[in-house]
Amino acid sequence: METSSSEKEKHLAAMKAVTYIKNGQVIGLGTGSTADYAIREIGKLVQKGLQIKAIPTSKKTQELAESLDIPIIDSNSVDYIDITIDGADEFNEDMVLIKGGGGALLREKIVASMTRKQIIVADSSKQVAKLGLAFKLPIEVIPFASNYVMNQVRGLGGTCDIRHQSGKIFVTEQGNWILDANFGHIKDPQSLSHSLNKISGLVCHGLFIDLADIVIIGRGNEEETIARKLS
Ligand SMILES: O=C(CO)[C@H](O)[C@H](O)COP(=O)(O)O
Repeated sequence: METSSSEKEKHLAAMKAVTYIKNGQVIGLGTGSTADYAIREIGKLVQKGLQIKAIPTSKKTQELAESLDIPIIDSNSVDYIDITIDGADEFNEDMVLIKGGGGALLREKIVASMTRKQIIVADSSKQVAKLGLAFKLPIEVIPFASNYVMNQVRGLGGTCDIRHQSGKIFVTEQGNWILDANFGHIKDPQSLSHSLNKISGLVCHGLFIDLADIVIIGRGNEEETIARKLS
């Protein structure tokens, strides 16, 4: 499975994140290759008797969890989630994230909002001094509104492309489209988030602000933990 140093770092971060899980908890399962390492480890613990219930953030994650016999529950059956383990495409020193590379940002943001302890797992390449330079900001839009939203994004200083996959427009699990927006260096994520949230037809954007409680970074042969608040 591990083919490169970044895979090793993802694995190390995921293994550490899983140690936070306690018996009886409701666990949010993120989407992406780093979250997958954690899900596989949770599967092993479930086999050994750990009792948890899980809420997946995508069909792919749900399929992986089901294949490992991790019990799945409906997001509407609980008022909160104890711990979620998810990846990120970028994060900065303030633990502001860019997510949505895998297109699951809407469910990921809902699950993060419901979560008491959001743990982000990442390889060291995801840590950036300047958000938005290496990775474009994913924006989920209702297809009907895509041109309008693109014009509004231009008004905010960004440019964007409709995400394609295998030559076709990428359609999210909610039936929406993703715009990958380039704002250059996002100096003021709060202000940009606030402006984007006001655009009609924009369902969700990939800036996750004040949602991560812990970031675990794989770095070489070790992992490093950054915590936002005591718990
Ligand atoms: O936001 C995400 C999916 O929408 C992922 O968490 C993000 O893309 C990181 O993925 P990976 O762990 O494969 O690098």
